[in-house]
Parts: sequence; C-alpha cells; structure tokens
Amino acid sequence: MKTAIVTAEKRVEHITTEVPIMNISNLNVYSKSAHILKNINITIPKNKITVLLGPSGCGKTTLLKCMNRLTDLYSELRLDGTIEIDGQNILTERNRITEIRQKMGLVMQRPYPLPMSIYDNIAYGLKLKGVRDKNVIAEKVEKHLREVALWDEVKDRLKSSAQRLSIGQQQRLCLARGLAVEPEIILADEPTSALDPISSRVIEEQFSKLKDDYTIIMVTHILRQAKRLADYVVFMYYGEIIEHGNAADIFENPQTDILKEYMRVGH
Ligand SMILES: Nc1ncnc2c1ncn2[C@@H]1O[C@H](COP(=O)(O)OP(=O)(O)OP(=O)(O)O)[C@@H](O)[C@H]1O
Repeated sequence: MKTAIVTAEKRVEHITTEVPIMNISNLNVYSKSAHILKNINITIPKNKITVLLGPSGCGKTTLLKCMNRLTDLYSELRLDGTIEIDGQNILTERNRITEIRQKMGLVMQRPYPLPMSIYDNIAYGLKLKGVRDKNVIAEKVEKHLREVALWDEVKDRLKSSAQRLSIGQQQRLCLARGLAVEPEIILADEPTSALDPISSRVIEEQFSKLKDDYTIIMVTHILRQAKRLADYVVFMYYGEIIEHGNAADIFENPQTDILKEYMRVGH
C-alpha cells in the first residue's frame, strides 16, 4: 500500500488493510506535571510485529504499559480514551485485570526468571492457569522451550536453577514463561537491550517465527532492529504519533521531516 494521508499538520497515517487486534482511540496520559501521551489513535494489526519507534523519552514504554494496564501501578498517572481488545475497552474493566493481562505476555528489558528451576519457571504459569496433569505440564514445558529455541540447550538440566543461565538464555526462558499462559499478544520493551549481539539475533529470529501464532508489539529505539523486524511501525515524538503504517511504506517513503531526520541520524 502506498497511500499516505496527512491527518494533521505533522501527523501521517499510511493506510493499512490488516486484521485489527487492538484499537486505541483518543488515548491521553497525564502525570501531575506533564502530558505524556497526546491523543493516540492507532489500530494494531493481528499476527504482525508492530514496532513502537522513537527517541528516548517520547512515550513508547508508557504506551506499552497502557496496553496491559501496568499504568495502574503508578498512582500519579491519569489516562483517558479507549483501548479496545476483542471489542472491550480494557481501561474501564475494573474487575477483569488478571484476565486482561493473561491475554498478554510481557518481555522486559532485563530478564527476571523466578528463583526456581528452569522447568518450574514454565510450569508455574501453567499451574496458575489450573493445569494439574503432570504429563500435560511436561509436554507444554518442552513445547514452549522449543518455541524459543532453548530446549536443546537446557533439556539435560531442567531441574537446575534458572538463574544460572546466561542472560540471553534467561531472556528466552522468560519469553517461554510468557508463552506458557497462551497469550494473544506479546508486549516486549526493548527485549534485546541487555543482550549481546548473538543472543539479540536469537530473540529477533524467535519473534519473526512467533508472529504466526501471536501478535507482537515491541518497543525499540534501534532503527536497524525495527527495519529487520517490523511489519507495522508507530513512530513517536514527544508523546505524539507522528507517522504510522506498514514498515515498507514508513521506511521507504517517510513523509515528515522529523522521521526523515530520525532515519538519517539513526544510520
Ligand atoms: N510514572 C511517571 N510519572 C511521571 N512521568 C513519567 C512517568 N512515566 C513516564 N514518565 C515520563 O514520560 C515520558 C515518556 O517516558 P517513557 O518511558 O514512556 O519514554 P520512552 O520513549 O519509552 O523512553 P526510553 O526509550 O528512554 O525508555 C518521559 O518524559 C518520562 O519521564
């Protein structure tokens, strides 16, 4: 798709025809002293990798936190607008926050494996979901470790502590733990920022494969990574979305001076 519509003086939407999984409308986030996210309107496509891109402090992480209501943890933040998933506005669902979060796996900048064995890190999520059958648990542990390409590396030491794994392996384990609760969406906040280049590539390769089964929304400020991975790009600047659309359109045909400059400097 090549069409671009100028929706405001400096905001550009590259039209996309994908199947939506999440609709964000008129979303604003305020702290006591600042307007952090300004009138965010986007539709996130299903079974794609959406990259939230932009310079430090532009609001990428805050937008990601809104999507699973991690913003609830910060009493100083005030939100208005809507985030619809499966036709429900998650911002007004008072009692179903656990259910909402179970639809989403979260991968943070640094891996935080639970202080237990590799096996139990994944079994834990399954048990929380009510899975009791030991054979089913064993099958799923293997399945999810294979999904993140970790099985061959750990199959002979499943009962040893997860904290003895390398950081790159821990990040894949945390991804597998997130997958074990069978989310629809994976939210990833700079998931490779603590990793060496080889481990980073492994995570990137897993994301490219996982999008067949999951929708991935990833924060990065690394332009090259966005180019390698993104199907859909949301470019942010000072709390606003400046351009969003299919990755090929955004990267081959940026419309705004701000994005053109970001791409020039980012190379
Ligand atoms: N709980 C909060 N209270 C007050 N201000 C906040 C809070 N959370 C975020 N901010 C501010 O909102 C702005 C956006 O922060 P955010 O972490 O979303 O940016 P970012 O684009 O993810 O940056 P980075 O790439 O550096 O992680 C920043 O100015 C930050 O200081």
